[in-house]
Amino acid sequence: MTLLKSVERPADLRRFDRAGLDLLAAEIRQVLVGTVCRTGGHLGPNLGVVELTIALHRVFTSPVDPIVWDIGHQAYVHKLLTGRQDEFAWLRQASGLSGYPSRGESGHDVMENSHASTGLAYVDGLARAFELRGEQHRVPVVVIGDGALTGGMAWEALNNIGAARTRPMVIVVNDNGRSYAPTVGGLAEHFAKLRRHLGGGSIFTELGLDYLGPVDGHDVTELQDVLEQARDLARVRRRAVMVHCLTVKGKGYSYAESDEADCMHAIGVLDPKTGAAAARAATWTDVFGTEIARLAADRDDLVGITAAMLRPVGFAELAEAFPGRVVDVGMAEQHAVTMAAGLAIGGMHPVVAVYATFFNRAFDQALMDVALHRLPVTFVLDRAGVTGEDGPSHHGMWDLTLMNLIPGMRVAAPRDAATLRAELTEAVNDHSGPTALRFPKSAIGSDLSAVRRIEGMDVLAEGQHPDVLVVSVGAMAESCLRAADMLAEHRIGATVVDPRWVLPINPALAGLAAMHRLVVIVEDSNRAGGVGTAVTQFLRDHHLTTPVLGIGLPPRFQPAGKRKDLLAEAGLDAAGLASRIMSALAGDNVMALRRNRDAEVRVTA
Ligand SMILES: Cc1ncc(C[n+]2csc(CCOP(=O)(O)OP(=O)(O)O)c2C)c(N)n1
Ligand SMILES: CC(=O)[C@@H](O)[C@H](O)COP(=O)(O)O
Ligand SMILES: [Mg+2]
Repeated sequence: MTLLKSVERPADLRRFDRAGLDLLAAEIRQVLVGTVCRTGGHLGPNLGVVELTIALHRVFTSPVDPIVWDIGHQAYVHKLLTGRQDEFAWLRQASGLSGYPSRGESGHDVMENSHASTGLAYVDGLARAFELRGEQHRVPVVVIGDGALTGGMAWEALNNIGAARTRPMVIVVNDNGRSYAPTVGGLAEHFAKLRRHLGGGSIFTELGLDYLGPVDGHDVTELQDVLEQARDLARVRRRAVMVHCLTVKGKGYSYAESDEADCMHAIGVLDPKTGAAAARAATWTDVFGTEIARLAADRDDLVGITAAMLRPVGFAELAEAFPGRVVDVGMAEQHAVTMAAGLAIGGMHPVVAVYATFFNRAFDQALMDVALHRLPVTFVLDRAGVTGEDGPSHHGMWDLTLMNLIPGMRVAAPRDAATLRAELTEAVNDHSGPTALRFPKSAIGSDLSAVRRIEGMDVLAEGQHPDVLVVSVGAMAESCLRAADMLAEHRIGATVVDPRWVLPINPALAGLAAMHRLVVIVEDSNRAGGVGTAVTQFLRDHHLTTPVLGIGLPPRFQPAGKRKDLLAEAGLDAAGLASRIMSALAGDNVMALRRNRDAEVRVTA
């Protein structure tokens, strides 16, 4: 039996001596590398918290003392130590273990998370609940990275926690000096000083917390001593104690430790022996990255803004060519957007590139700080639509609904590389107000040419008869075209149109809709409130009675899985679309169509 196998629950960890703990840590690292190189996932962050997770589970009694993992991408070791070893092989697979804490999986998981900087608020709430319920022996714990600590929510929580004098809690800062890239900003500099024991106290002491550290996050004995001290101090003094823990991202796997870009923060499948990733096709992000760098060469006013994800959102080329024109604000989407508003007022054209799911964070800033002032800020929403293995929180399925609510916001959804380049150019050339582009997480296919353009909209295919108008949003074009071919086999004619700029609705759509018997809008976003809703309202407002069918993601959290499979499950593949359209036309409608057509054939013959 391996050492790890003997740990069925956290209490089993208490049997180990120091030598045993070191062997256990080595075994856990082997499992992490072996599994994550096969499934993909957050390798570097988890390799860095092996000893920390072991020590936490030896010192605290989870789940009586709940352990909250901010973001939660570093909770794999916690999963291995809390009864989930057998399922670990199915990490991030459809119906397998989630890549984040999951209440459905274990009572040791406090919440489902993954959007950063929420952990301190959760433990503030937990500590208040324990106080109100008279369960004051319970000490909630939160582990938060130096990156997540740059997010505004963390500081709102610290402001509350610092003033609390009756509630114990332990805050572990997992300081590896990196978010993806090295963490930036004044806080990062403060941590660097604390790391080197350079003068002055910690800012956290000034805020009312007790501060212990820095402690070596890979020395399990030292860690355990400090965590015990923190737990006891928190209990006795009834307040928050912060433990500053120093770790190395990617620890123990040389390829991760030496990966300058991001210490193998989030990997795809790779060969564990060589650390080499499988060859991959060009992605939408790649095309954006090259194009924005090209545009910036001719435009001094273009400035890229990223919330701690410079490479993942495609700003590497831009940063290399014009280092002064990419701003990393830390994990602070709200600040990114309002700061962009300031840049725009100051005469620049900011390009804020974030994953679509993280745009949720900055909705109010986009609405009130950018759109209300009609500022020329371009939002680039990567990972829009179904993303895949990261699961419910990471599908970019709310952006179109949110964008639809913002007056004056123009949204483009490119269908291929050529339209991505063209629409990005149009967006940054629009000085009249905010613009946005959305595209998915996937390889980018071949360009899909248009048959003709009608008032700014590309007609991609025209059937023999104008039965169905298929309004394709962005990357859905390929499936829409294949669905049109399938419909043609059933003598149903489909016109497939790519509006290019999907919001607000192009008025020319009314004319096209009037010529067809059914309008179908296809979007890989939440059906509720997105382009389908906007088209429906637009047609009704213009007294058009053509029936409308909106096909999108149902308004519920989508599970983890492969993008292709999840799209098919939602009926957003070609076969699903063709079948939904035929059902909508079924009954008297489709029969009438066929009868009319047969009659036409007989008359002309
Ligand atoms: C609100 C939000 N923005 C961006 C991200 C994407 N993201 C995930 S992990 C990460 C870096 C995390 O750094 P840190 O908290 O220091 O954890 P580490 O990976 O270094 O352990 C980022 C930017 C996110 N999860 N949530
Ligand atoms: C935790 C988090 O939010 C990111 O690390 C995310 O998982 C990365 O996703 P991609 O792999 O799509 O870049
Ligand atoms: Mg970090």
